[in-house]
Parts: sequence; structure tokens; C-alpha cells
Amino acid sequence: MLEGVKFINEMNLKSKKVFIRVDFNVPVKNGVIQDATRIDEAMETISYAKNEGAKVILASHMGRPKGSVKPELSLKPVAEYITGRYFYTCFAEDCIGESVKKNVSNMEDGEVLLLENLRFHPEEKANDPDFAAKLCEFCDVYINDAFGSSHRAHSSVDGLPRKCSEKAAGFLMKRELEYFDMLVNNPERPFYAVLGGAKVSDKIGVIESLMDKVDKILIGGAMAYTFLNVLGVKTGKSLVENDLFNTVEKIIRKADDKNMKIVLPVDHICSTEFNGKPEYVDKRDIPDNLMGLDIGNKTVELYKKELSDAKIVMWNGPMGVFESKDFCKGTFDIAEYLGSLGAVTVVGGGDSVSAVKKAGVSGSIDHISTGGGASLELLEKGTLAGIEALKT
Ligand SMILES: Nc1ncnc2c1ncn2[C@@H]1O[C@H](COP(=O)(O)OP(=O)(O)O)[C@@H](O)[C@H]1O
Ligand SMILES: O=C(OP(=O)(O)O)[C@H](O)COP(=O)(O)O
Ligand SMILES: [Mg+2]
Repeated sequence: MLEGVKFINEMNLKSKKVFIRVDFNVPVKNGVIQDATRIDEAMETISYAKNEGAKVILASHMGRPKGSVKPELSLKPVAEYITGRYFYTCFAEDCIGESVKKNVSNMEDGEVLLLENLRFHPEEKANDPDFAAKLCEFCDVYINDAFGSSHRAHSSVDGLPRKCSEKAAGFLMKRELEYFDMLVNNPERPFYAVLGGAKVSDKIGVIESLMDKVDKILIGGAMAYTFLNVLGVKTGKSLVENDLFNTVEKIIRKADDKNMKIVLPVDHICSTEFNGKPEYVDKRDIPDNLMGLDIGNKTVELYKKELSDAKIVMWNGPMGVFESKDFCKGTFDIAEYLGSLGAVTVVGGGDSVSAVKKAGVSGSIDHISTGGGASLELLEKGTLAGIEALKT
């Protein structure tokens, strides 16, 4: 996993423009950061570069702005957070262009500049070489410390490091890779995965190969409804991805062949809309006018029983819309149970980690990973686009 990758402490950073790709895609509500784990975890790398006398240029995406400027997805609150908690961090209103060039050329050694959301430009996601060339102007040394984004072959993760000769992984990246390396090499069994969240189309593809690595999969969150729907269960207005039916059918067939359990919700907390009143549905089928927004109590009890003999549990994706007090119970109950379980527990994902912290049990989890999709893809493939780009 790590062969051929250099680390930041092997690089000469003094007076260099050090471009650090970080994952500052943190949950923000009305301009207030809800969980700063991803920022705090990257501070070791950022402080190291600053103390080495680098001109530190930080770049990240935030959310999915679909290639245009969305003020609510600005990274400005992150610059303010770092300034308030750690040290002064200047904020650039864009990530490329003349005004940013001016900002960068005025930097002194040891100063830190955070660029605006990379995804305000569609070229970031398209891995456009010209966009990478523009970012490259701010980059004598490239550092990837964005574990949570390293499964995305986007410009700042793939195209840019491929253009740079001086490149390395940061300390957060190192911690994550070392932990997963240890986890995938001869894991203790049984090894169970709990999956949920909202990024159904992204993560469903990983399940098929995950089935060769784990002994049981428990599914909650929005992902559960596409599975239930394929099995002929009524899912009402719940989030269902029709174009994934073939993938789900394949997964269910494979599970049958392997005699492997895929455990799905048996009851739900529903509502007529996302922020509507909660209604308990005491069975698998959901009435036509309702959508499933959390797992019910019977499901929680079933999942606890199914997890009770685990030696390792890997969890990605909340069991419900945990940001709302009406739909957080399933997620918090599972978090508390994992915290009390005598197994190796790994929780990954920006939102899952935020949920575990809100539940107050993060101290009892063995590894808090800053990546959800990234940790699943690392389990699946043993590497990530962003790691490979560092090896070239
Ligand atoms: N049943 C559901 N319907 C809609 N959204 C859901 C449901 N369950 C969970 N979610 C949402 O999933 C989001 C997190 O998903 P995701 O980004 O895939 O997880 P992570 O960041 O942990 O990898 C949360 O914002 C949560 O509100
Ligand atoms: O939040 C992230 O992933 P996660 O929700 O799987 O933890 C990463 O920042 C990647 O974001 P993306 O899935 O929009 O590429
Ligand atoms: Mg997320």
C-alpha cells in the first residue's frame, strides 16, 4: 500500500511553495462548522510545513457545487476556524487566477493561505490538465493529506501531483494508510461492515467486492431502501435509486451463493418530508405517503444482536438523517453500541464521524477515519487514485 510513497518529513520545504491538498469538506450549517475533525486531523501536517518555513497553500473541496460558485459552500468558515483556534490563515476568494497569484507571490515563509473551493470550477472534477497546470503554479512541493478525497481522480488529487516531481503524503494520510494496512492484512474474524448514509450510487458499487472481505453486511440509511425495494418491499417516498437495481440484484445473488447475510431494516422512523413530523412504522413496508428517515427500535435491537460476536466492525454511513433530533436515534444507538462492544471498531466518513462525536462515544472507537467512500474503496482495491499519483 505504502511502497513508493514519500512522506512530508523526507522533503525540503524551506521557503518553498508547499501546496497541501486537504479534505476540509466538513459539515457546515448557517456558516457554522458542525464537526471540525477533518481540519483538526490535518493540523499536524500544516503546522509542520509552517514551522519548516514553507509558504503553505491549502486547497480543498466542500460539498458538491456542480462546477459553479455556491456561497454556502465557501471554505471561508474554515479559514476563520483555523485562525481562531490555531494561527492566522489568509483566505483567497478563488483557487486560480490573477488575484490568487498575487496573494501567493506576496507570501512570506511560514505563512498560510487557504484557497476557495476547488469544485467551484468544473475542471477540478473533470481532472482537466489545464486546471492542474494553473494549480501547479502554486506548487514547488505537492503534499496529499486529503485521505477522505483520495478515491477521487480529480485535478488536485490526480492531475496535479502527476505534474509535480516533488510530492509526498502528509501525516494524516500516513496514519490512515498504516491503520488500514494493518486492518486488511489477516484481520480477525468475524469482520462485519455497517453501511448507510446518502451517497448510495457511489458506495453501492463497493459492496460486491466488500463481500469477499467481510463476513456480514448490515445496511441502514438511504442505502437500505434501494435494497428493500429490489426485494419487493414497499418503500413509499424513500430515496430509491432505480438505476442501481441491477447492481443490487447482483449483490443479493452473490450473497445467496456465498451464504452471506445482508441484514436490512425491519422497522422505520418515517415522515412525509425531510423535515416533517416523525412517524413510527412498525413493519418493513412503508406507506406510500411516507419516506424512511431512520431505522426503528426493532432494527436497532436486531443490528446489536447481529454485531454481538464481531471481532472487527467497520462502519460507514449514518443509519438515518442524524442531523435532525427526530431522526438521529438509530444512528446514536448504533454508535453507543459500537462504543461498548469488545471488538476492534472503525468508523469512517465525514458525517459518520460527526455522528459518533455527537453521540459522545468517539473515545471508545478504535479508529476514527476521515474518509467514508475513501476507506471503503481502500478496503476494496488496496489503493486509491491519490496514492497512485504520488508514486509516479
Ligand atoms: N434515510 C435517509 N434518507 C436520506 N438521507 C439520509 C438517510 N440516512 C442518512 N442520510 C444522510 O446521509 C448523510 C451522510 O451520508 P454519507 O456522506 O454517505 O456518509 P459519510 O460522510 O459518513 O461517508 C447524512 O447527511 C444523513 O442525513
Ligand atoms: O465527504 C467525503 O466523503 P464521505 O462522505 O464518504 O466521508 C469526501 O470529502 C469526498 O466527497 P465527495 O464524495 O463529494 O467526493
Ligand atoms: Mg459525507
